[in-house]
Amino acid sequence: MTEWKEFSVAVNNEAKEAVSSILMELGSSGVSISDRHDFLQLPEYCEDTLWDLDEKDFPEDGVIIKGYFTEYDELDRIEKDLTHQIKELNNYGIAIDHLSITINDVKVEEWSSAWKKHYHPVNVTRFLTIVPQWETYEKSFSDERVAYLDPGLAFGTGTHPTTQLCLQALETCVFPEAKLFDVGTGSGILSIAAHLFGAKEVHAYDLDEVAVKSARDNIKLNKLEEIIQVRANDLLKGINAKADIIAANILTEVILPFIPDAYERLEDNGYFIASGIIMDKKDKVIESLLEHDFEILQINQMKDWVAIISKKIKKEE
Ligand SMILES: C[S@@+](CC[C@H](N)C(=O)[O-])C[C@H]1O[C@@H](n2cnc3c(N)ncnc32)[C@H](O)[C@@H]1O
Repeated sequence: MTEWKEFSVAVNNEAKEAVSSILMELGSSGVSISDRHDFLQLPEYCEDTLWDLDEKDFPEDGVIIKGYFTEYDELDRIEKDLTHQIKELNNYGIAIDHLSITINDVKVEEWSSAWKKHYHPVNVTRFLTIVPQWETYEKSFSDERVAYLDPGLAFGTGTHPTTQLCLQALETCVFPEAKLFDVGTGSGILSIAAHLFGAKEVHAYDLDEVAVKSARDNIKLNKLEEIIQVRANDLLKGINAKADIIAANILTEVILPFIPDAYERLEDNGYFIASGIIMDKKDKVIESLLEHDFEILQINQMKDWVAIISKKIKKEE
């Protein structure tokens, strides 16, 4: 199950917007601001709402800004960059005083509702918009594809750079009638998007039972149970069928040993989309893909993350 880390930054009021932007730029999946002024202005009906607000969470001086990251993010680097960039604000005319940063594990049951406050429709690629289950949304252009999502406890709100890179790659590679394997499906977002881009048959796998349930729920939400099959599985172990496209947004340590299997499970000229690769490990993955008869088609980067689109070249008989 994906673990979440909450970075809490206590800082003076003047820095509130700038610190929120820094957290988002570092890849936070959402930002919340605890400002006593806002708390005191809350209308009475808020007492009955889902949000259990506690006055002690709203400091007398300054604000607390919270950002959310996952175990897939480089937490040490984020903490270092966050501290450095906040201190740098002094040079831009935003005086920083009483800065403190704390990092806490977020209990998964808290996370499943906490992030909902910060999650709204996002247009993640040229054609794809992800809409939270609880929002109503009108298409803003005729060929827009809309995926409804309630990621709950699984990874994949669609906004993490590794997911966005995969979604962009799918928009490029999926052709009508394609068959796709989504390895490490999380919330099921890549499978749903693949179908919206034209795939006719999709198989989604995840090692984590929570992800399998979340993907099933989301697939049902999008009424795609006939098209997308989900099951618990370790990578593609024990799967004998072949696909036109394999997408895997998993860490490099898992991608590397998976490359020979991905080759075997692809049709000739099939595409392998590998994401979740941190910049420093890009060359290792490229080297291994080339060694295993893949042709590199695209290397795409977002923040410190890389996704590689490669194509299976048929081995000489
Ligand atoms: C970074 S998340 C990606 C989720 C989603 N596909 C996305 O792009 O947002 C990686 C997922 O891979 C799953 N995973 C990790 N190792 C796996 C393995 N050996 N076999 C199948 N799934 C695995 C995790 O449980 C997690 O749900």
